[in-house]
Amino acid sequence: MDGYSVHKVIGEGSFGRALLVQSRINRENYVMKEILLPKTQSKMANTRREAVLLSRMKHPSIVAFRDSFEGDGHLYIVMEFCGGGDLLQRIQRQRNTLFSQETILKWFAQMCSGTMHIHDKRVLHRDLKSKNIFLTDDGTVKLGDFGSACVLNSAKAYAHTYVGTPYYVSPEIWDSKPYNNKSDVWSLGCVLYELCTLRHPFQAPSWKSLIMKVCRGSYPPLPQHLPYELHYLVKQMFKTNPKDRPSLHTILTSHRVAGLLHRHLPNKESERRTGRWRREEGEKVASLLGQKTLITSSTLEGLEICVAPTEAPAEATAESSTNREHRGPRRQWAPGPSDTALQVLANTDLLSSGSLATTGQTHSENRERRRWDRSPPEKLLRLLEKAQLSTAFRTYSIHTEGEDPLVGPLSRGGRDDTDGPTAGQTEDEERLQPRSDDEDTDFEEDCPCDWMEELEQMSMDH
Ligand SMILES: Nc1ncnc2c1ncn2[C@@H]1O[C@H](COP(=O)(O)OP(=O)(O)OP(=O)(O)O)[C@@H](O)[C@H]1O
Repeated sequence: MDGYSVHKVIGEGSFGRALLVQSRINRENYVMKEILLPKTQSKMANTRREAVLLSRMKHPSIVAFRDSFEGDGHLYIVMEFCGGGDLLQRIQRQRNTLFSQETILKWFAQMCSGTMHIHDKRVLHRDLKSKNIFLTDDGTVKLGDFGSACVLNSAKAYAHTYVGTPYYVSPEIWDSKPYNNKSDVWSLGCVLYELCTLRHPFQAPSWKSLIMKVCRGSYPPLPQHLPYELHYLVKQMFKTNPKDRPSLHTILTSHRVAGLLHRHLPNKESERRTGRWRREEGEKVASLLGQKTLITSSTLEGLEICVAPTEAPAEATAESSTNREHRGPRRQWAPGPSDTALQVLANTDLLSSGSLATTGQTHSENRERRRWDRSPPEKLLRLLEKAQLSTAFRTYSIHTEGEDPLVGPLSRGGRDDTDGPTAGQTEDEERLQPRSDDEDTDFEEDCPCDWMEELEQMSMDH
């Protein structure tokens, strides 16, 4: 604390205060989060997690970590100050003037690149929203607030408690399904929609209507003047089945919108993301190709075409299939509705009008899609009614099991407990079906990150 002088309090969050401070060493301004440390060891480890995770995220589109320390029962996290404030404030300042297409694409490309960096490190942000995305003085966006983030590994990837902001959480959360990378994609879709329209995609007069709209993925269309690629992307990001949503990797490489986004990415990254070969790689491959005969074979699924040299291909093809085997069975979304609170459902007026029939939610072959033709259970709605809908923009722990589904910032013991029981693992027969981004859904445990162990060790040390 000695190294900083406090200018002012810039805000109060659920965790404590955010202060604008100046370093006594370099005279730069920073934000210092002051977080009250909980008494129990496990909760303390959770609180420290934000500092550890942020310190690991070094990326131009993520708020930079500078320092962290503890004193007087508080944890202090010092990070880059973003002078442009948060994106929510920026959107509100627009009033009715829409952002230009270039601005939308630039900011969205930066968000995607930051989120992909997080996902590459097998971390989920879990509270992506315009309020947690910041603008620098030069108009660059940066993801911040890792207070809800979690690290995925096999034991911890699936939890029965989630954190999130009701207006931004994906159908699977209300549906009591595991949270994964595609749930962050949904939230990012909400932010993209806000950038395009200055409105939230799922505005609703009641909790019931909010949950129904989210779970059916029904939102007013984007303005006509926006390019087809953005319309298409939003539609994809709001697919109710997470497997059908594109991953960040897909959005930045092979999605139709990738071409519009990539010119807004830093050069190096853009090259990598669009899969363009670098010269040296090209030369290596070209010389290999020059020496070998090409064979072309299509895989059984008809999804991949392997073009490979005669010697290398056998290895390459064998490797890719054994890799899959080594990865073991994929976790599966239980077919059909779960027996959780949200699915103790009864037909309601909302849908008796038959509107579902026009929502285009059809069963594809061999594939049971969840249908939101029912309403949330009375119990959940009763509990939610106690909370004002206006609070749905705040970060909550969402318990999809138990008595109290929304544990808000002021609730007792409200901090997230990420590490729920591990979901059972079963073979997923759908994984090779075309049209879904299944391959990019979930994180699997075939390449454990060394720093996760370090993180766990740090938690135990404290
Ligand atoms: N790096 C930053 N640069 C500039 N302003 C920031 C930064 N981090 C946070 N703020 C601002 O500080 C205030 C407090 O933010 P913080 O994220 O700590 O809590 P919150 O988002 O308001 O609440 P909660 O964490 O409960 O959702 C907000 O107004 C936010 O815009």
